[in-house]
Amino acid sequence: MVWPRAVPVIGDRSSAAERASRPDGWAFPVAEREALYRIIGARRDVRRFRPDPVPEDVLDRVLGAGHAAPSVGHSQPWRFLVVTEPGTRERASVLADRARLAQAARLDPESARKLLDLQLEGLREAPVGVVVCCDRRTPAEGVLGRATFPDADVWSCACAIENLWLAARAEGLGLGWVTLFEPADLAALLGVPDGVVTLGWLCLGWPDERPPDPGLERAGWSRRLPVSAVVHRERWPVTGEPAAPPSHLRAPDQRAVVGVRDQADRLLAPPGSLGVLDRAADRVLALPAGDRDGGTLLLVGADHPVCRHGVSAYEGGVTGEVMAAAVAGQAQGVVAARTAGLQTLVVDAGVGATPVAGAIGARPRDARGDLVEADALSEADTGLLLRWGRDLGRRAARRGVVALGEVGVGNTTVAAALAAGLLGVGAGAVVGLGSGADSAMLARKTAVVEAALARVGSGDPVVLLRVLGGPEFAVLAGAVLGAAAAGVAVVMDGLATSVAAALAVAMEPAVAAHLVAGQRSRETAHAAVLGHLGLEPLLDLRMRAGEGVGACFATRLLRDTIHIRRDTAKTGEP
Ligand SMILES: O=C(O)c1ccc[n+]([C@@H]2O[C@H](COP(=O)([O-])O)[C@@H](O)[C@H]2O)c1
Ligand SMILES: Cc1cc2nc[nH]c2cc1C
Repeated sequence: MVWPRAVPVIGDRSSAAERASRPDGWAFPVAEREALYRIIGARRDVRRFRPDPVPEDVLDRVLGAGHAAPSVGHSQPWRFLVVTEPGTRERASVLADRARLAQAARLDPESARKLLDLQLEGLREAPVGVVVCCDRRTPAEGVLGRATFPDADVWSCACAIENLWLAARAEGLGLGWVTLFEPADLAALLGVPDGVVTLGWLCLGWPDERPPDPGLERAGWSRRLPVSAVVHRERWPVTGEPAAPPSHLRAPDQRAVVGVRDQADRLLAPPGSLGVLDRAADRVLALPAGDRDGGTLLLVGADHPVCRHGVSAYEGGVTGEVMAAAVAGQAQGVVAARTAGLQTLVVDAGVGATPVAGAIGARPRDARGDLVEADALSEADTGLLLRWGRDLGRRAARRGVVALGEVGVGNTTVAAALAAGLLGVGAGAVVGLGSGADSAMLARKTAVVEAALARVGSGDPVVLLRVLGGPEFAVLAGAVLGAAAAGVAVVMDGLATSVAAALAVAMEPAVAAHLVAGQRSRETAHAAVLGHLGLEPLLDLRMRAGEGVGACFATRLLRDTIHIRRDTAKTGEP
């Protein structure tokens, strides 16, 4: 049965079906589009004005268009100072004359003459001046989008200027933008307070010239470049240096991503009502094999020579005991996997002196280092473990989603060092409690991570793995690559598995589309690593069990979400 679509009474009333059948259905009629392009093409910087007044209603429409501009985080930082008082305009003209002479003095004599010949402003003639100001007194961090681009507020004001300009042109008004001012002088003239900046002076009035082409082009000052000279495709063009090797992995194509969202829009539920779970389901279902019902916990264990520096609350031998319990189906992670309906692959990436009975072997062949004195892995082992990991990832992917787990006493120190190398932060930002460190142990961990980082000369993920990484990190990073290549989702667990996934992303960026952050663990660096990956965790329960326990809980939730999506009533057009 198809249920009638629930149409919102506010906001966007269009349906996914409508948007899919007519992707261009948002366009304006041809004549209106052509008018817009004509106005854009006919906009000119006008320097000569008639003295006739600008009617208030026309001015209001133009200012309204300015105020309709886009602004960062909808902050509307512009303020339009409208100046008609002749005395103020005269004083502004003197300021511009001064700036023009000062600029001419810095040019060679011929260019200076050219500059002085140009009619650069219509400050005295234009009946209206609009000084666009940007109120920058709101801290950038408080405005969505400005923390990362602090000048985006000023760009918003520039967008307002373009709107004013186009509206003025449509009304038949001329507008000239004058920036020949010392900003402080202009601010002082108009009483603009500290924290508010001006973007120059817009001269506005009926034009006493109707230039078909830009004035500076006519004067031979410059020419408009062809569009092809200003558009670069995909990357900034390379000169000399070879381009980065192309990635072999592909994120799901846009059709799949949009198709999943369209299906979700058809549910008899408000779009996105399952929050973080819906977002995770969206990305998983867009994968080529994202809807497989089964799943596998890939549990990888290894020992760490760094333990000799007193960085773990437990003896290294515990790792072997947990691995034996895992093979027997009794380790916490394996029980969690069973409870969640997942099969488990237990992988020995170098635990104890002899192979763990019953586990899949992926043990390094060469001597391993303690990070402080020597590299964690040989170059050959790094490559080998990554390759074995890929094969294991593909194998685990046969049933569906791959949940990651690890066991390795001492590996929160290794994970911290890798996270610091990858994120470019110091040891203090990444060292955490692990399985139960005290403050003296934390100090030793920090010193070890600092010493290890001092030995790294590169941010290359394979180099980081060799110098800092333990074997389980290499196997897990390879497994993420293999599972992603097989088209399934990968659910991360705690810090170590997330660091391995972040290394895989650094090797192949398309891996990112396959990742789901199962949980945020108690370990210090974990939040930063998930932030680096741009992922919100499904769970935040202060877990620090390792072994993939959190990944199993999350995989269960994810699968339940996908089942709910599948069975919830679908709506259609009435
Ligand atoms: O999942 C986590 O983020 C997590 C946080 C702290 C500890 N662990 C587990 O504890 C072990 C590492 O802790 P440590 O103190 O020996 O470095 C390792 O076997 C992990 O599985 C795991
Ligand atoms: C007992 C124990 C179990 C673990 N499982 C994963 N890491 C572990 C660390 C310890 C100490």
